[in-house]
Amino acid sequence: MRAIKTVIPFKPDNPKSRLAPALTEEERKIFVGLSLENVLSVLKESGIKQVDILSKSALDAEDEKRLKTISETGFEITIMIDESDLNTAVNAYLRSSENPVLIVMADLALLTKENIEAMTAPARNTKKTDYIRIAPGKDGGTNMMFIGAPDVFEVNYYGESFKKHKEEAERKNLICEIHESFYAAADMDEPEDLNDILQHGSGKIRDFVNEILIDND
Ligand SMILES: Nc1nc2c(ncn2[C@@H]2O[C@H](COP(=O)(O)OP(=O)(O)OP(=O)(O)O)[C@@H](O)[C@H]2O)c(=O)[nH]1
Ligand SMILES: C[C@H](OP(=O)(O)O)C(=O)O
Repeated sequence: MRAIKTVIPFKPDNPKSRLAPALTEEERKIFVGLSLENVLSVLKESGIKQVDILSKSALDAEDEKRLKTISETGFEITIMIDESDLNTAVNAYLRSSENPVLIVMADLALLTKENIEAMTAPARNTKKTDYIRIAPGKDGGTNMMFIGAPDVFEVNYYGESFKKHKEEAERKNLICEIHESFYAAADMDEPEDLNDILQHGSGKIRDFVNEILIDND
């Protein structure tokens, strides 16, 4: 059950440009590295054994070090580089997958083990492949998808991607379930989103945001 093919799209270079009013480029780089580490820890805690990081470019030494600390304890992380845009890279990944795929964005700083368990629970319908489960982002995007039929489903991120993904499910005759959760919906796009980390987050990423926001006061 836990041998679920899981992928995290990741863009390490000049990440999170919409956070530029609050964080310098260097701070944004650390922020996404900590956020990725947090997402990986949650996946590990929920029993997922192997994760592919689908990265737009090579990871730097600091990010590599963070991943090494997590993967050393029997949790396998594979880094795959694809320089194309997000949609092209994820669709190519899906085309090469035979089994259901869980896609988790790297900026889910409040993600919980319960979110992953709910996303990957067995489909309620009889067939294993004709379904998709979506966790929407708070602003109309898509934060996670569990795709039973990766060979037929095409992702189309950006803009109102949650709506587009529901329409794609309908076009492909897939049963679409929605995972509604404050924690899964909380992607970190705009400076005000960082307050959610202070209120609801924990660990290294909370300490980091706390330090930055206090320094900037
Ligand atoms: N592989 C890959 N991942 C991407 C790409 N663009 C974004 N991502 C990842 O997809 C997820 C959601 O992306 P966004 O929230 O738009 O992140 P971003 O592009 O760093 O942020 P903005 O510059 O503010 O749009 C995050 O996990 C990113 O790291 C890309 O071109 N290729
Ligand atoms: C990738 C994109 O992310 P957002 O811009 O909504 O954070 C989306 O969810 O479609």
